[in-house]
Amino acid sequence: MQLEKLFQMQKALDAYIEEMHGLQDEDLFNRKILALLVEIGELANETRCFKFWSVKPSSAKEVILEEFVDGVHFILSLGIECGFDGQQIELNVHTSSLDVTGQFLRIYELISIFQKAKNLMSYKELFEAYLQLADQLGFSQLEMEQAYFQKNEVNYQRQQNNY
Ligand SMILES: O=c1ccn([C@H]2C[C@H](O)[C@@H](COP(=O)(O)O)O2)c(=O)[nH]1
Repeated sequence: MQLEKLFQMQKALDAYIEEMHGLQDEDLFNRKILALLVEIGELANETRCFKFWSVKPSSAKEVILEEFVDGVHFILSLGIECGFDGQQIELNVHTSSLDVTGQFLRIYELISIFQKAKNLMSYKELFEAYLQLADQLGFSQLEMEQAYFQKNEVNYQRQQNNY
């Protein structure tokens, strides 16, 4: 993934949103952590991976991908809050040994660890785990990037439309 480009785009979007809402001087870290947890819940809901009581299939791939990149937005945004966007970050994504449900739970755990530690190592582990999930859900790097670009644009439009 072109991390530098994604960080740049996210930084511009975040600055725009903060200015629109007069939040330049606020600490948004905890709200962004909660936003990420919620987005990941929405993503899990679309995959239906945990719904052992239901026979309905998961949502369409594009729907799941859009939810997935909402999470990418908040992960990038949290990295920017911590000043990691200026650092050299190399993400190593190996195949997960967990099933999709286990991977979601691992990501929740890593968010909690990162929330407390706020360091680059815990951030990198969280980001890598999220990209492992992308692999499990069948998304290529290119698909993720393109979906991110699209949603980033939609987020600007929403701000202009009093979202
Ligand atoms: O500071 C912010 C706040 C929100 N978003 C984006 C991330 C998601 O793509 C979207 C969340 O929108 P809803 O969950 O309200 O649909 O907003 C950001 O990128 N930065």
